[in-house]
Amino acid sequence: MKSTDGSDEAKRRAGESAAGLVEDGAVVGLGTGSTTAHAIRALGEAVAEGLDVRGVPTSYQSGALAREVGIPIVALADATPDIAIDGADQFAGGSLVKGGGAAHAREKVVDASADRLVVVADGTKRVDALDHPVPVEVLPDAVPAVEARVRDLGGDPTLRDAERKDGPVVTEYGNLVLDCAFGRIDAPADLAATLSAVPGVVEHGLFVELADEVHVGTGTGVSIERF
Ligand SMILES: O=C(CO)[C@H](O)[C@H](O)COP(=O)(O)O
Repeated sequence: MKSTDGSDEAKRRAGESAAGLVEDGAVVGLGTGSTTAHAIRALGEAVAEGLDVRGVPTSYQSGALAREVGIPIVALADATPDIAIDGADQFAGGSLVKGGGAAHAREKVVDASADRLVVVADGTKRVDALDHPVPVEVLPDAVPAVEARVRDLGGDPTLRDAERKDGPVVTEYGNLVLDCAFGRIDAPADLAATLSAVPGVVEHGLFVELADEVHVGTGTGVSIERF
């Protein structure tokens, strides 16, 4: 049953549960978002108590937080993550929609590089079938063509607007984001492959068969789903 507990307390429990998996000497992929931020803070506390870890950030935001809490940073080009901890906008089993923070391109590279991907979420993110709009990062010149292709595929694309500036969200790679509503996604692997093949698409937020487990926080505890 879908939980209605999307509280910060539920997110904190999930984040701390995942942070507790990180072993001494590990390289950790540091996901993006409010739930992963709890894991990063918990890791920072563990570092202060002597844990030896290095973090691979998935975004400017997660890198800045990691520095703030004292986690040494390493580039993905220089280290392979033993484990990555990342959030999700929605999950059905091990399939995820990500990209609410427009960080899904680097998130996917870091998460896919890790030996183990641990997703952290509150129970409001769990569904039987994905139906969240899929964020698609697009080369700016390609936006009209990608919008047309998404409509051909039965989707409804919306250019993501920035909240605190005029104009669209611009990703860390200088691209734009189309949030593409497809309704219920019964075959996420097929849609993921189709979107990846569209010229001008840099990366999309469907993460299929990448997650090893999801730690779901509630107001009182954490449940763990493994895949
Ligand atoms: O994919 C993401 C950023 O691109 C985030 O992990 C996702 O949006 C979940 O964030 P939150 O934990 O704040 O709900």
